Amino acid sequence: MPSTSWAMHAGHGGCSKSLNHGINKTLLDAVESAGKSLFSLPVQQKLKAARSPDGVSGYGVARISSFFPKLMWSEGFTIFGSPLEQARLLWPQDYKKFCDVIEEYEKVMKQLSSKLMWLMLGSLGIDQEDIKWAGPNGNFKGANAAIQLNSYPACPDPDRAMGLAAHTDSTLLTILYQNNTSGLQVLREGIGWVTVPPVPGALVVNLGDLIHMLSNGLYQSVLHRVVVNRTRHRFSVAYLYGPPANVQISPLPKLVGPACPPLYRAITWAEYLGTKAKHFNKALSSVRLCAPINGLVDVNDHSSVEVGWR
Ligand SMILES: O=C(O)CCC(=O)C(=O)O
Ligand SMILES: [Fe+2]
Repeated sequence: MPSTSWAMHAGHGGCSKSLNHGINKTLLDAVESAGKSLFSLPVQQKLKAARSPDGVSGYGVARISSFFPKLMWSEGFTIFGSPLEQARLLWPQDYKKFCDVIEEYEKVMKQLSSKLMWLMLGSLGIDQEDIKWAGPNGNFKGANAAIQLNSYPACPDPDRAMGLAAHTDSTLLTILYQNNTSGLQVLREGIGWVTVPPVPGALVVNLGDLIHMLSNGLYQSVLHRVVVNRTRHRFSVAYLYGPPANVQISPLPKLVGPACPPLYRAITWAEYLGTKAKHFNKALSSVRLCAPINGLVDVNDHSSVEVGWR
């Protein structure tokens, strides 16, 4: 399992590799192959499971596309809740294999997310008493999550395209599996865009805006993007982990005091997604109560960061 030093590391920059995560390599391979079989279907078939304009689940362009004038060089498939309905549209006779793999992946990712949450929160002195919605066993049973499959085809002119434009995730944390083609980059303060190279069997953990709020900025969400490759196809699976629907997320009382006032107002995941849909990369700042102190700066405050592309 990842250790406390992992949690400490995650605090500095919001992105970390989790190597000894206990997830079976066979399962990671199975998810990759399930995703590839989905994206290799004829486009007319994929469109049968198209994400509706106001829906969450299904096939389509990057969810953040509406904020940009140009299309991104990628296609995605979002699964929220059971994959059954969409899978039936894609493979009317043969949907079970896909569903089984996704459901198994969801189960193990949920367990891993709960462990990672306690590693991070534990290193801040937070325990089960402090988070009622973690439930009586502290296993975050009511947590919500979506699975996002991403496909980035090889691109003849990679300098003029973007796989996925710079964004932070509206999650507590995101566990990312990437195939052996690099492309993911994270923004490092004072350094710039840094590639997170794929390591066989490793998962990447990106911290989202909700852990940023919950920790009152002690853990910062990470601005990340995906660049494309001239010759190689890239595939990734993001497990987007968040709180139960009705839970208000706000800075934990133990982490605030006269010297560190709460920086963010209380908000549910659903409300925050609405705010994100409106303000995109300014969403976190839009729920901030007062200016950061002690050098804490929202990732979204880097207003000079260019998130578009030529
Ligand atoms: O493909 C990747 O590596 C990142 C995907 C991502 O950032 C997302 O789905 O939110
Ligand atoms: Fe992301």
